[in-house]
Amino acid sequence: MPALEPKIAPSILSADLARLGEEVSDVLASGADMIHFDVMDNHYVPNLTFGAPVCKALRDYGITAPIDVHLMVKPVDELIHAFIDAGASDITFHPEASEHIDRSLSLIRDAGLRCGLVFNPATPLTWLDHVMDKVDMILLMSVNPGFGGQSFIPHTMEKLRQARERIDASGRDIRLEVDGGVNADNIGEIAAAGADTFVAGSSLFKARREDDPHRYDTVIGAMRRGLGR
Ligand SMILES: O=C(CO)[C@H](O)[C@H](O)COP(=O)(O)O
Repeated sequence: MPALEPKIAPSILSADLARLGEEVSDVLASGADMIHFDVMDNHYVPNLTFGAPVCKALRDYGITAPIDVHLMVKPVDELIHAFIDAGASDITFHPEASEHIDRSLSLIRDAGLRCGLVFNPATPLTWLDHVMDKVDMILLMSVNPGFGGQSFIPHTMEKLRQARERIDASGRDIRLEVDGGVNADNIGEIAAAGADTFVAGSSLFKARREDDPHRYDTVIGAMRRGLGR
């Protein structure tokens, strides 16, 4: 079972991008722990989002919470440098998109950031075999990457259990993050399978409070109750 405090990480993919700074401030004020920042390049995935200047703009706006950058790009190293300079806190990338996984991880760690690998639903965990001592987090995609609003793929539950076993065997405090189709109804089951960090995009951002459009505390509260908190 996860030993680390659970964290809720809203994916800004589903935020109102015309009011991004405000949206990020609002979810953090409503109880989110960090921000999940989805970078898509229309090459590794068939969609295009935002890059390092937007991350820097959030820092300049005054956001001090961790910004967890998920690179869905190929190649990865140049953008790693850009996001280090832009104020990212964590950077994860897909191992099959990196020419040299060990080097890409080292670029992130040597800059003092947390680093990790991301696994698509059909990407095997064996990519971890020789870098388990170098990752601070493992991100399991529970949808195929590229779009928000998809349904959680059920076989991710078994993969989460396998990833949890690997983490426990390593004896290290590696975070196990899950991304795609997470909501207040399934978060408890996902946590029981071993996850401790929960990315939520559409289920969170669509649940603005009707009486106060700047508050997301109802849905974040429901997620925490789902986690037994
Ligand atoms: O990485 C992603 C897509 O590639 C998104 O972070 C993920 O899908 C979250 O969105 P939702 O909670 O709406 O499923």
